[in-house]
Amino acid sequence: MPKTQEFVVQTAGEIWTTDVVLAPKAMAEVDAAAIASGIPGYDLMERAGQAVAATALRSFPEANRYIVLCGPGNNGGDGYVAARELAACGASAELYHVEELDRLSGDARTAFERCHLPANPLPTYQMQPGDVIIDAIFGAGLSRDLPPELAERINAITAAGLPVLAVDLPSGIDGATGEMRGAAFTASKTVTFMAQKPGHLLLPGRDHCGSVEIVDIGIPRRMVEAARGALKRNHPGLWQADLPRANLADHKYRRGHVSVFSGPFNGTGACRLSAAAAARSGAGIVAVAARRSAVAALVPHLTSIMLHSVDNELDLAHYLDDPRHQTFVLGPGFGDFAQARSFALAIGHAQRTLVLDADGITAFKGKVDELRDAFADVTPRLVLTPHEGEFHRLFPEIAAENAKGKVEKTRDAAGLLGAIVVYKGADTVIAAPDGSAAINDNAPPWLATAGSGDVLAGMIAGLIAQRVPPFAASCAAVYLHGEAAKLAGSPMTAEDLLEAITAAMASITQD
Ligand SMILES: NC(=O)C1=CN([C@@H]2O[C@H](COP(=O)(O)OP(=O)(O)OC[C@H]3O[C@@H](n4cnc5c(N)ncnc54)[C@H](O)[C@@H]3O)[C@@H](O)[C@H]2O)[C@@H](O)CC1
Ligand SMILES: Nc1ncnc2c1ncn2[C@@H]1O[C@H](COP(=O)(O)OP(=O)(O)O)[C@@H](O)[C@H]1O
Ligand SMILES: [K+]
Repeated sequence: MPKTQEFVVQTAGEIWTTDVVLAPKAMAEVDAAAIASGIPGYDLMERAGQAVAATALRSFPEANRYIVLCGPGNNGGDGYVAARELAACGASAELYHVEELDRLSGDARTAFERCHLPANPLPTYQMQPGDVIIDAIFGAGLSRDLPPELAERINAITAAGLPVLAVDLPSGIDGATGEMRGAAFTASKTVTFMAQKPGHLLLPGRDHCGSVEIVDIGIPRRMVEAARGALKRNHPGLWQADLPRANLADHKYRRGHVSVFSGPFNGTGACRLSAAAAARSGAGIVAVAARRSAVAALVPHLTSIMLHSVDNELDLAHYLDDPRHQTFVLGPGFGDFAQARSFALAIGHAQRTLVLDADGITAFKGKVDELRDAFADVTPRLVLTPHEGEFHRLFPEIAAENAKGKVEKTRDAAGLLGAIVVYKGADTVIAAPDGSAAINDNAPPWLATAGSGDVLAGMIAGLIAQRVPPFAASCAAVYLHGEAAKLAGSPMTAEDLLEAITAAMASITQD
């Protein structure tokens, strides 16, 4: 006997914050589990539709008409409920359907039948200034590209600049990957239910969502939590407790040592950015390890950062004899691919931890196995920070899997390499070999400036040197990098970004 009363929580419309990210399939399983526990599916739809109507009234009070576009599934069902509620509030609500109405079934049919408003085929809709579009065409159930005539219609509405409120997801955005399926609405606001989907956070989806409200429609939160996989939205709650705390008993070595390899004489800027970022992230000692030919170029530029001459594999072996030299950055401006490989492999075989960036990544094109074997360990000791081009270079097969989104691709790469992979971009994804993954969404667009990746590599190493576990260190560094860029403002140089790290860290540790 279902215990309906026990489970139905009257929280329709409550907006809440959660870091849970559920793929559409997992969300459908949560919906199904809630229904199986005794919560009528139609009640969920009612609360979803009511929340959409409430947001429409609150966010677009100036609307002349709410134009509710309904698809053939449950997303359309939410639209019928929203239209009914809007009309009941005295607003002008007009309904348009994209498929034959006789295709409606289940809860969506019930919602349509209880709506009692006329519904017309979408092609009959005439746009007018003052219209606000409520997009309830497709949500989590989008499974293929939009039909061309619907794509055209969506593009025409976008071109007219009418405001769009999306139900669950802007139609045309794949909730699992954030990819666009032929065309997609660009919403000013999206109302989603119980948890964000990857498509709200990954690009281009995130750009199409506007601001996202997560509404509690009465599925017990413990069910949502239970479905929480290893994917999260990156935020301080994930790693704040792992950040180092200042301790009077510390001395500089206890606060961690980072070594950054320099490039050649005419390429020392990138390593200096990484080194300064490691120091600003709190590492106790930072050193630049440079080929003899580059030392003269570095001397005038380094003060608190130390300088060592490491010319070849033998020098590196001596350098690795010192047990304090535990954490390394290799790649920014490095240049010599053969030496990048031999140095990285030596660091791996010496059981040290490495952040491999830029040229260090490219150097292992076609040689991923060597890298994996050198760092094979129970806990990852390697962090890779590829941008899109570097990811394609190192993992061409994974990159070519078009059905997979950025989260799955990053996870696959992390699993293949046994490393933390930080797949950079405006929607950086961080993944670990155990499947843990986080999507970062706080990076402002002006972070795309020369040298900002070098700063990130240094920040990751700086935190790892202070004993922050590599996955947490990578998530924290990516987030703090975004916060620092926001504090630095636009336009920003990588030097400005460096300056802002201290304030970004302070803002987190004071929370
Ligand atoms: N109990 C539940 O499952 C709840 C679901 N809710 C809503 O239901 C939505 C998911 O409902 P559905 O699973 O029915 O999925 P949708 O309503 O998103 O779409 C499914 C329908 O669209 C068709 N379709 C998919 N891609 C298409 C394409 N490119 N071109 C043409 N037709 C296409 C499918 O064949 C199917 O008929 C959520 O996004 C949410 O809005 C909410 O009502 C809350 C409760
Ligand atoms: N459009 C964007 N919006 C926000 N952040 C971005 C964007 N494009 C790139 N980034 C971030 O900027 C940094 C650039 O790194 P990278 O490509 O390695 O540059 P560089 O080699 O010049 O240092 C990464 O942290 C990346 O995530
Ligand atoms: K939608």
